[in-house]
Amino acid sequence: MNITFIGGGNMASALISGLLQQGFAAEQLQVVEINAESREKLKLEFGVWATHDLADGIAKSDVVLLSVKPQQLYELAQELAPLLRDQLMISIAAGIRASDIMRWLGDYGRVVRAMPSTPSLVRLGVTGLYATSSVNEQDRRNAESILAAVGSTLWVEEEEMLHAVTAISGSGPAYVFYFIESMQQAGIELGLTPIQARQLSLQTFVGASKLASMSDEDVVTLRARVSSKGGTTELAIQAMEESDIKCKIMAAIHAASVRSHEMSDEFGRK
Ligand SMILES: NC(=O)C1=CN([C@@H]2O[C@H](COP(=O)(O)OP(=O)(O)OC[C@H]3O[C@@H](n4cnc5c(N)ncnc54)[C@H](O)[C@@H]3O)[C@@H](O)[C@H]2O)C=CC1
Ligand SMILES: O=C(O)[C@@H]1CCC=N1
Repeated sequence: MNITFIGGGNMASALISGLLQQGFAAEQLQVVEINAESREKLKLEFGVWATHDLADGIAKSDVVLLSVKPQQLYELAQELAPLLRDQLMISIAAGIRASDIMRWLGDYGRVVRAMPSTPSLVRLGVTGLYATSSVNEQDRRNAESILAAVGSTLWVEEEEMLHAVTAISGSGPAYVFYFIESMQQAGIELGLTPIQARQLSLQTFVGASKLASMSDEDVVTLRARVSSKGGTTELAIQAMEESDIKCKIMAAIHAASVRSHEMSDEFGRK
């Protein structure tokens, strides 16, 4: 399977890196990227072929993965439409409906939407997938196998659910990094070196996630196991509850989902 990425930025790089680690050959991956510096970086870092020419870039591909920013997709689709040879199209753009992409590509049927995440770089991504009814079983399997190479996948039956996927796991790594940042900063304030604070914070996330994913117990129970009566954790959690942090985090995630809806409406008018 030959895959052409159109747009060779952050998310495409994460996917390319994961696919190469999974055993894809560099020769199976091509990139169309308008920025010369980014093209050089992709060639150096991954050994993949990168071009600015759209027609050349998709000439031998079986799958075209649309990895430009949502704001760049409409224009790209106009250019792409006359060049397509009925390849499977996978869009990772946040908030742009499959029906709009299909329309922009001139009533193109083979469109799958995917919402991956940057941990794909280390093959620990998670991707929500959605296919319209015009996508056949083989195309579904191919799309899934590409994203499964860089982490786990799940299908949503309703496209609307991709807003939730975007708000939880697409944007989610940023929330986790923010929490890690806060822990590191507190650790340094408490006298640890930056290296020590980093090691303790990161390993806490890795360990707690692994524990939660391997345990039969829910996270509320696991949290209770850390909290001794009258101890340190109880006090820290109490301080978080008093500042209503959980509600604020949930409100932030709702805001991400609202933004995703808004983007769908904005682009749907094009
Ligand atoms: N960064 C993330 O964590 C995630 C991003 N996404 C989606 O992935 C897409 C890409 O996001 P990023 O990689 O973060 O953006 P980015 O800005 O890093 O990458 C986009 C790349 O596309 C290139 N480009 C723009 N127009 C082009 C064209 N006409 N032809 C060829 N190349 C072109 C740009 O030069 C840039 O290198 C977005 O649609 C975003 O919604 C989805 C899930 C997670
Ligand atoms: O922030 C964004 O719009 C994209 C979608 C999910 C992660 N990054």
